[in-house]
Amino acid sequence: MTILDKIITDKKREVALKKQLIPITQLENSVLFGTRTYSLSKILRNSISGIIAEHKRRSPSKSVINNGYSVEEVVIGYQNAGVSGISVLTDGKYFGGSLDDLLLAKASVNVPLLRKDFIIDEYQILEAKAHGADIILLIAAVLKREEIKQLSEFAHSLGLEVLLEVHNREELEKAIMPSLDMIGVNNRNLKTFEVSLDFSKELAIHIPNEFVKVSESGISSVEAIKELQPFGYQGFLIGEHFMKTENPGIAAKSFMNSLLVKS
Ligand SMILES: O=P(O)(O)OC[C@@H](O)[C@@H](O)c1c[nH]c2ccccc12
Repeated sequence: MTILDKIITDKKREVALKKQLIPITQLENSVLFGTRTYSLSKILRNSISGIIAEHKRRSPSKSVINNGYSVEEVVIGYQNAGVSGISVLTDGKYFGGSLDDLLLAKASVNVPLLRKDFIIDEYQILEAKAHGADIILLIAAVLKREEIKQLSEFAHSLGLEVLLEVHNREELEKAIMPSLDMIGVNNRNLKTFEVSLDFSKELAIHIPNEFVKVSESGISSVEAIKELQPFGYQGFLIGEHFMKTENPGIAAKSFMNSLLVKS
């Protein structure tokens, strides 16, 4: 059993339990349900940097990354750095995140927010909306084509955008459909944790132009972004490189400054 299989088994149990305690009507009654969302895909299309900075306390591959900062401090720092969007990990067991982190981020900044979790059920998309998300992540490795279609159409019906994550050509071909907004190539294999930017470079040509291309994980230098841009990437999801520093917001700011100097 891979770590990804374990995460999904736990997630199914977690969602089933939460459904018993928090009815959908309660999520739909959230004040945030009525608010409009930001379009990350539009911002990325018009941005010259395209950084999506992630709030990530720990991960199965690296254990603790940063426990010292509150989510508000981190996301305000990211916003001040001028990032295009912010990803908030909401998985508790493996990443130390929560839906409260998303809610606090929503209350603190006004940039597009991605709910980063393992979404397998419409219920989690309602949760995402009720806690201030603008975008959801769907991971092709753990979903069937019909599920991707159902979940992405449901997200759109709530005004949320969809970032579809793939890691290889089979996943991409299985998942491609009009109800997606952005395609993210994960440079980290979630089953083996191997990381290489070559995954983004090799898949780029197979991603149709109507989707904004995002490169995810293992990005730790401005040079990496300069290498990926010629392949058509307009979004760059960065977690650890910022979160492992003393002050993630300051780290993002100096990264953005050197990126803009070199643009
Ligand atoms: O910390 P990194 O290597 O910069 O990676 C960020 C992000 O891409 C990574 O956290 C991620 C990509 N896809 C995921 C799916 C679930 C959880 C986490 C992820």
